[in-house]
Amino acid sequence: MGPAVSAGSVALEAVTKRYGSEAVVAGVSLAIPEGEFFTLLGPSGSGKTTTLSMLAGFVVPDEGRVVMGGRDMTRVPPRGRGLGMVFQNYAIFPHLNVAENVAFPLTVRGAPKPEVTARVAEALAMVKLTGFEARYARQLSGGQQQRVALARAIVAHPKVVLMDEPLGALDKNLRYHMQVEIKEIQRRLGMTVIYVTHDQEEALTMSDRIAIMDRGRIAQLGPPREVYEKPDDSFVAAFLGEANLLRARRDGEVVRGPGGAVLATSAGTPPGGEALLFVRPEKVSVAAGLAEVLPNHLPGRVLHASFLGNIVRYAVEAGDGATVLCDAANGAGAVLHQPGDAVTLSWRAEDSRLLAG
Ligand SMILES: Nc1ncnc2c1ncn2[C@@H]1O[C@H](COP(=O)(O)OP(=O)(O)OP(=O)(O)O)[C@@H](O)[C@H]1O
Repeated sequence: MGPAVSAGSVALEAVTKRYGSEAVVAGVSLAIPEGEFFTLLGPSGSGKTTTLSMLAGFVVPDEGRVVMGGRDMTRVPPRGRGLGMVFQNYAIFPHLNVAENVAFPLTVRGAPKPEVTARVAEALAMVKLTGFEARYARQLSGGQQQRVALARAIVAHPKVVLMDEPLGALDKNLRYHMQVEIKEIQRRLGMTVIYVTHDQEEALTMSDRIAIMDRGRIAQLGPPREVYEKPDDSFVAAFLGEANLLRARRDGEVVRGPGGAVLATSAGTPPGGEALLFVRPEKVSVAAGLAEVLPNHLPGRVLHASFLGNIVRYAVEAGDGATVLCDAANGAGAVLHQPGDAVTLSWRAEDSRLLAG
C-alpha cells in the first residue's frame, strides 16, 4: 500500500495544451493538498482559464496528466469529476428559482427529496440567503446571484471547488464581503479551492499559495507574502503590486545603483554585471534634505507627491534619470514633501533584491 491520498488533493503533471502551434499552457506541474486555497494569478492570456478548464474537464490536455484524489482524471468528463464550480459567466438559470438553482446538482443525480431540501437550506444559510428561496435571478442583485452560484457549487459537498473570476462583475465593497464569505465557507468545509483571478489584492488576501502565470508557464509559486516580498524575477516583481526596479551593476564586491551609489542587498545574484535592484515603494523611506551617502541611501528630488488618503506616494528623481516610487504612511504628524524638495531615500538591505536585468 502506498501512502494514503486525500480525496481533495489535486495535481497537474507536466500538462501542455496547444492551440495550433502555440502552447498556451506549457508543461505546467502543480501539487495542491486537500483544503488549500490555491490561486492562479496572471495577466490576460497567460493561460489561467485554460489551466482551470483542464482541471474541470472542459479541455483535454495534449500532454500530461490531471490527478484528483490520486486518480487519473485526464480523460474523465466534467460530470464524473465531482467538482463544484463558480464561473463568472456560468450564470444561474433564469427559469429556476433560487432553491431550484441551488438544488440542481443534487436533482440531476436523483438525490432523495428530504436530502435535497436539507442540503439546499444548509447551503443557502451559508451564503446568507435564507428566505430568498422563491426568487428568480431578475429579482436578485449581482452579489446575490453570485451567492446563489456559490451555494450551488457547494451544495453537494464537493472536495474541490473551481472558481474563475467569480467576483469579477461586482463592485469593490461587495467584492470584499464576498471574499471574506468565500474564505469562511472554504475553511468551514475544508474544501480545496482553485481560484482564478487577475486581481492581485484578491489573490494576496485569499490564498494559501499563489501561482503566478506568464505565457503558459508558472513564473513563481509560493505563499502570498513570499511571492510579494521575494520575487524571483522582474515579471513577478512588476506584476504583483508596485515595484521599483532600478538599474544596477556589480562593481567588484559591491552593487552600484543610480548615480553610482553603493547599495547593499540581501539576496539574488544574477550572473552578469547588469542587474535590476528591486525594492517595494512602501519599504523606501523619504527624509528631508541631503544625508550622508551610505549604502542604501540615495539623494533625490521630489517630482510628484500624490495624496492617496492613507498614504502619500512620491515619485523621486534619484540620479541617472531613475525615478523611485516611495509610499509614506500618512500617519500622525506626517510631513508632506513638495515637488522640488531635496530628499534622501533609504531602505533596509533585506527589503531589496538583485534580479536579472
Ligand atoms: N479555444 C481556443 N482556441 C484558440 N486559442 C485559445 C482558445 N482558448 C484560449 N486560447 C488562447 O490561449 C491563451 C490563454 O488563454 P486563457 O483564457 O487561458 O488565458 P487567461 O490567463 O485565463 O486570460 P484572461 O485573464 O483574459 O481570461 C490566449 O492567448 C487565448 O487567446
